[in-house]
Amino acid sequence: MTLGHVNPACKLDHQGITGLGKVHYNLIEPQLVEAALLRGEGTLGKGGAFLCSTGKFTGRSPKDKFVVRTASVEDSIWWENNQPMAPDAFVQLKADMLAHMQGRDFFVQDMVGGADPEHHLAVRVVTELAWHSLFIRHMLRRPARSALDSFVPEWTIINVPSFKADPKKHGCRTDTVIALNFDTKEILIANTGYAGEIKKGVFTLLNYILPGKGVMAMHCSANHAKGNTDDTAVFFGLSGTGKTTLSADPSRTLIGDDEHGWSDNAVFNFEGGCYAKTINLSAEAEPDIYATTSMFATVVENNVFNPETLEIDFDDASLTPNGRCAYPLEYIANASATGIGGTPKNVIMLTCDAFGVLPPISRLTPAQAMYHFLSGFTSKVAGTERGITEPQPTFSTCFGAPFMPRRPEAYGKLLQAAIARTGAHCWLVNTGWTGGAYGVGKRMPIRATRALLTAALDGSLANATFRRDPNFGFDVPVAVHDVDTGLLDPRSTWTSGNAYDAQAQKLVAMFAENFAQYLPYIDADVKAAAIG
Ligand SMILES: Nc1ncnc2c1ncn2[C@@H]1O[C@H](COP(=O)(O)OP(=O)(O)OP(=O)(O)O)[C@@H](O)[C@H]1O
Ligand SMILES: O=C([O-])CC(=O)C(=O)O
Ligand SMILES: [Mn+2]
Repeated sequence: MTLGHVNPACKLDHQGITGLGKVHYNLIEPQLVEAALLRGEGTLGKGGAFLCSTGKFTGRSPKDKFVVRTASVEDSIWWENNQPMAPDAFVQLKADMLAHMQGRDFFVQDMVGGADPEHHLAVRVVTELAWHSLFIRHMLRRPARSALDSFVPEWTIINVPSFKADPKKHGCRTDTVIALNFDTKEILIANTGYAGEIKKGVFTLLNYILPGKGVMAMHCSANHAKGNTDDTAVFFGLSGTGKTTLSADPSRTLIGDDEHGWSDNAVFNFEGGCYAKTINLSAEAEPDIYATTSMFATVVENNVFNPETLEIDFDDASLTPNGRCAYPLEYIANASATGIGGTPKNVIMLTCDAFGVLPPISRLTPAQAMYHFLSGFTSKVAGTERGITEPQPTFSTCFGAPFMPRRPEAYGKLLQAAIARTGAHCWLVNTGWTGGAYGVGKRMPIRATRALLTAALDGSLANATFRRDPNFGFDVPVAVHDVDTGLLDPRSTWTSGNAYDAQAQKLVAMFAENFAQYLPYIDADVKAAAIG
């Protein structure tokens, strides 16, 4: 039975997906909330938010993600970072998944990845859970209703949390699998309820496709000055570094919080919604994001709430420290209607340094920016990936290695050219620890980070006095309006300067050891910017 609205020439049957129970096509938000509630998938929260939990999987499973190794992608995939799956294992996985899907009801959303019509991708997302359909409807870009009549999916994602894969038959590692096939243009996801897996699947595709067209694909948030799309900023950063938090800035227009492309003339969002971390979320520090958690149909994932009052306790991390809320961009008052800005004036690289060594803001030369982009240093914070329970230093190249199907140099060269073309100013911002390492110091106050970013973006920081950092070689401002001067020099925030120096040297050595792998591929100026 077909329910909802779909291109009559492009139903699941036409794709060879037959024998399902009821198939709901392109239901809209109230219908999806109703369906999810009727199916017992969650609870209606305050303001009509949808509260749910995902069970065992409360973060991504990068070790269970595979790319099907076929001739067409053999030479372009970075196989050291992407686990291969044999084509026949994928065929078997799909056949067994389809057999499991027989007679079960499914939800289909026909969506677009990419706000720029020149570079977008038509994606069909087929989910077992109604709330996953709601999630991806928030997160990707919704085509006009009338456009659905002629919608032809280029890629199809099938997500079946109740299906368990078999490593012996399906070439995977466990009973959880995320398998990307660039030949058949399919992604199969099994045995995980974590919704972020779906959106990061689309991101991985675009990270493959766009660089092939000369467009830089970035794990970053983006905003622009109010009324001036030419004053655009992008904020690179691995999970938990503050992309979502810092891009939602009431004084600027939000383009997007996580995934963007940088073409010859624009920065464009891949998505139509945001996926914010909710741990310790407060109305004071993050009013816009907080407000979305009681708006109609916002998906509030893995947060503890009082069943009687429906009050959510954002300080309770007992389900996971990776609680999230997913909402459409328009729930943020000052979001861009187009999802497109001009090419960046400022490139910010966010790092969450749990060693408490890096200054809260540093100015980077283009060569230093390339060095830090390839290094991708941060501390993984608890929760977003399985098995991470406290901050753990990591070098995740391009600030997003788990989503990069191509070699780091492919992205590095595109970014280097884009920065050279636009003359964008580059900054490294530490949103991690100050006053000592994790366990001793504290997390950088959000208001200090915001004040530093305001000064960088309005141009006033360029006029500050800078000192050259002896460990990292970049320039650090000595005083900034509205920011405690002591905070700017991390050494002075430690109780022992000697202990700081020792920790800084250790970090420099870690950078140097990690960067050795890129030395054969990079230009002399980036080599000269290398530290240690
Ligand atoms: N100085 C700071 N700057 C930014 N965020 C901070 C700061 N101090 C604490 N935080 C907290 O760190 C978290 C940053 O998470 P955020 O959702 O912005 O990360 P993200 O980079 O968007 O990650 P993801 O890619 O996983 O979505 C939030 O919970 C925020 O409240
Ligand atoms: O992908 C997720 O689960 C959330 C996210 O944005 C990230 O980890 O970068
Ligand atoms: Mn985010």
